[in-house]
Amino acid sequence: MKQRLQVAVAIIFNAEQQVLIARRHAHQHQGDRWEFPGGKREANETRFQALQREIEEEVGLLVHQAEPMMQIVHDYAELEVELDVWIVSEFSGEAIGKEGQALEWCALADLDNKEFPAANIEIIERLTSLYAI
Ligand SMILES: Nc1nc2c([nH]c(=O)n2[C@H]2C[C@H](O)[C@@H](COP(=O)(O)OP(=O)(O)OP(=O)(O)O)O2)c(=O)[nH]1
Ligand SMILES: [Mg+2]
Repeated sequence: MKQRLQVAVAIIFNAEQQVLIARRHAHQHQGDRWEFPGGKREANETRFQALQREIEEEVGLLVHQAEPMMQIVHDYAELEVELDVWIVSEFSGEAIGKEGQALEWCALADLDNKEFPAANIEIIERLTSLYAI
């Protein structure tokens, strides 16, 4: 049976209403595409703990508070993902690409010009309608 990965995904805004995106490494699944930072939940973690750990590991930010935004199940050819998307409302630190990945703070209106995995289309649509750009 196809694997289903549970993935915590963070939507993090800065004071200029830009959202944090990261470039996936070429060798990863969905390589070279942009993503919202996050990663796979481990068996012993709650969804929120997974979010906090992944964001600290990948971009060095401490997530203090976040609200669930949406869940998306997407069937890629090689695996299935369940994206557990959170809006981060309180965090501290300065974002850096701790895994050597490029990071960018991107205005919502510019997200359409970036190549994201197919599962992200719904997230971007929801963000642009929530924040009415
Ligand atoms: N983080 C993240 N993953 C996404 C997004 N959209 C999307 O389809 N995915 C997929 C790609 C991957 O198959 C999966 C996330 O896995 P990952 O590679 O980030 O997992 P991880 O951080 O735990 O990485 P690793 O330790 O296995 O290298 O979800 C997104 O916006 N953010
Ligand atoms: Mg990841």
